[in-house]
Amino acid sequence: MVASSPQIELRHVHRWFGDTHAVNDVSFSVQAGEVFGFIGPNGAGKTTSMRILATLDEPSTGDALVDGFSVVEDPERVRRRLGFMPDYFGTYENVDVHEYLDFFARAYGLRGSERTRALAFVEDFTGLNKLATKPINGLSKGMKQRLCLGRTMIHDPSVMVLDEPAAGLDPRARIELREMISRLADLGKAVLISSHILTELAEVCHRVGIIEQGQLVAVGTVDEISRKAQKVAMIEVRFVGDPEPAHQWFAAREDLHDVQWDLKKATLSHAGDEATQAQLLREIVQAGLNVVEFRCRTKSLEDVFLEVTEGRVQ
Ligand SMILES: Nc1ncnc2c1ncn2[C@@H]1O[C@H](COP(=O)(O)OP(=O)(O)OP(=O)(O)O)[C@@H](O)[C@H]1O
Repeated sequence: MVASSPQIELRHVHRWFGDTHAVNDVSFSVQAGEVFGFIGPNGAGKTTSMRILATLDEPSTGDALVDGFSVVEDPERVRRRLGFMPDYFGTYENVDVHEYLDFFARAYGLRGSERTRALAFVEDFTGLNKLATKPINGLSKGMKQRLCLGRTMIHDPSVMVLDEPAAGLDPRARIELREMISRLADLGKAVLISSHILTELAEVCHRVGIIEQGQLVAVGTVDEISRKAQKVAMIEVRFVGDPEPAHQWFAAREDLHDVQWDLKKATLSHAGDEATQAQLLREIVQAGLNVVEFRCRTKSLEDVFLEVTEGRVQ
């Protein structure tokens, strides 16, 4: 990841729609070369925040900056530096892939060899070069998403904002999309990507922000958020040989709760940090029990999300 000043910065953004506080004091920043995942359930305020960044809406109060330019004071400069991919794709009759991208390249004012280069780069990046003359209404959902991404990056923006890009894609197309998003970050772009399919973001995002009822309730790496949310770890311990001594040892330990046995494997919940988990393993070994596996189950992003937003769900 390329370290530099933030390319996206939201500063205390609020957006009211009548009585609905759709975005409530949201602040975060995204650096060049960073992929930031915006996670939240339906109606949490993701699209509204992204539309404000893309200058399609204005904050009620607060500001958002793209490459240091304010969406309120300098929307024209913001538009030149930002590509926004909405969560819908319109229908287009009698237009092929190349014509579609060419239309957007012209709309962004690209001319002559500059436009030719931009089209060649984007068609190559998205793998659409082999489909250049294919009518877009005949494309698969995955190919339409590639085209939409191509359109979003045709003017070489430094910031890309992608609203639910993985929605409706099959597993293979999702993997390909993740791969393209990583390559966008490698090009030095700051990428903001939203989703409510949480697990699909874990691999591709450097950091995530969890938004709930308009408020950002947690920001950090998936691991950081997971650690904060983790009050009780699930530990699995597997033994070889006669499991009876292990059964007795665990039964005598009053501090270990909810021990479940499945033949030679014990599963238990354990309140504590990594140091106390290491201490438990030492004690098992010192007791002479034949342990062959000791595993602290890390939570899925889905579990973390549910814990972080606990009690706040509408
Ligand atoms: N133009 C509008 N007029 C009135 N209310 C709106 C408008 N746009 C959004 N809202 C409301 O603001 C809140 C946030 O909506 P938003 O679309 O930003 O959420 P979201 O997190 O993107 O959800 P989804 O995943 O369903 O797109 C919701 O309560 C929504 O009904």
